[in-house]
Amino acid sequence: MLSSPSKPIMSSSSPIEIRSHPSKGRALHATKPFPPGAVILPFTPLLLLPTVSSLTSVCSHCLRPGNPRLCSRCHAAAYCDSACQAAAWKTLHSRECKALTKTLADERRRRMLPTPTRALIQALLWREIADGLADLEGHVLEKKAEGDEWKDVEMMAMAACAFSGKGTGEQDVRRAAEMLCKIQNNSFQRFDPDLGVVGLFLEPTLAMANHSCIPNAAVQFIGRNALLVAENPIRAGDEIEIAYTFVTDPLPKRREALAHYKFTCQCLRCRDNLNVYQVAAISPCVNLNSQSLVPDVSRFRKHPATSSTTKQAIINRYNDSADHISNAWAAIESPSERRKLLKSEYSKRKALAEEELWAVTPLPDILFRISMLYSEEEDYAFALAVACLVATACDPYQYPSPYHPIRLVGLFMVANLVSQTAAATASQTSSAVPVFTKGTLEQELEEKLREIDQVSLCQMLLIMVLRYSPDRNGAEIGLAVKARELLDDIEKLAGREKEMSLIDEWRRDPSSEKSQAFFEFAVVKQVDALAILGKEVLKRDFES
Ligand SMILES: C[S@@+](CC[C@H](N)C(=O)[O-])C[C@H]1O[C@@H](n2cnc3c(N)ncnc32)[C@H](O)[C@@H]1O
Repeated sequence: MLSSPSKPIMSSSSPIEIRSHPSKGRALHATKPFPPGAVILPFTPLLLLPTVSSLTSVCSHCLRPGNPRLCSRCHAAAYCDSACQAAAWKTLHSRECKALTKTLADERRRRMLPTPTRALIQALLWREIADGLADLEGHVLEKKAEGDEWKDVEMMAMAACAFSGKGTGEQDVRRAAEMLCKIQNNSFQRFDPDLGVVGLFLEPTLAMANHSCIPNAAVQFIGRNALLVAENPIRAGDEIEIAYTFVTDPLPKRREALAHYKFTCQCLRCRDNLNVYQVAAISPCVNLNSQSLVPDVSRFRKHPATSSTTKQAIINRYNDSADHISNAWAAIESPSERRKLLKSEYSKRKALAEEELWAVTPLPDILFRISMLYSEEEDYAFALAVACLVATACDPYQYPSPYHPIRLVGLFMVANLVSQTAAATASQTSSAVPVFTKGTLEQELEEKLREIDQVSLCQMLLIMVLRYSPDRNGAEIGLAVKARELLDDIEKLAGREKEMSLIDEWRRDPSSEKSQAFFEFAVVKQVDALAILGKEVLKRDFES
């Protein structure tokens, strides 16, 4: 394990500093306190590129999704507009374009270069990138000792040396292989909420953040930049830790994922093999939920799975990574095949559902996809009921901080679906004919939705998304931009003076007694009622 001295690379006014750590090499520390949701620091990338599978769906410079146009020379980079193309040309693409057209005649092969090889080509062509990588940990010796892993590294290094037009001598390849190890050990997957992983991001100071399965910070992306955002309260001097892998995966899966980084995590979740409810119960963020969809914070502290050995045994038996589900989902497109997959996966975890252990991975992933499937089928009421279950019974326990980006995605998903069901309810109200057969789940949901002031519910959920989104002096994460647009549309609706006045009062002072009672009635009670119907939907359509 690495043990280099701390390095004073930042000014005394920096909110973070790098210190040496007895067992983790170097570590990132806060020099002042940060409340949850606060942006600790934004970071501009040293290295940023799309993954090979996203090359034609995101801009190679800003990584914005769309229909970017391929570079007319190499056809191996694509840009959303001439400004991005010009910026990329100046900073990097001029050399890359020239090298790729010279060394690889087939433009399709240029576009198929694996992401790490492509990243390495950029590092070989630009001194600034190579210099930025110089001090990073790559665990080169450990990787060399593992024959197969090292062979892959060497092959990619050899390809990058050849395609960059640089030397392919033994020393060149060795240097490139070491750089590749550093890239692999220190880069982030650049995530897009709609498309998933779209790129690779590396910044040397941000790369100093170590891992914990109970992290106090998370990385979010805005365009080319990354934001380090506090998730739990951070005190001056605290180490800032992020998660390198899915923290709700079972311990063996987390160990397997972290093995690539050559360390064994010693956090409390790993040491005592705590389940998701036990971690939530001790989270310093629990009290922040008093104005969330789960305001009764005793539900976190006293969840039965924190003490019941029967429930713990069921969790141990059924907790599994969701990887195989996302891979299978990505490989099929037909809704009927997807439904079949989800039905089979849900049925396998029936024991978790029966014990109300909704937050145990992979159940939340299955429910999220079931809601998406209903949404694709334009069955917005069913999609909403299941999304409410995710937002109240899965997300809060998996991510006890209401500022967590996945909590925000869940809230926005509910708000978005309510905007759809509100429109449907309005059109049904104007027609005298009942839409669904009496006594069916469809009718029960329709009646519930008629009882709810869906416009106010949607508006309040969107206000919550914005309240919990990181504040970036105007630059907002994509989700916040979408939430604001939808909110603006709602606030233009006429004839809602009484509702607007109550909502404004709640927005100004959410903790007053009157506001809390209003929030409880207009939001919490309604979302809970829909979540109960969500369980019925699952029982009827997905239990076999
Ligand atoms: C992205 S770097 C983080 C910065 C690193 N500590 C350094 O000094 O360069 C990842 C490496 O940090 C170390 N590391 C990260 N989290 C750790 C943890 N929880 N325990 C031990 N080592 C850790 C491992 O060596 C890992 O490969």
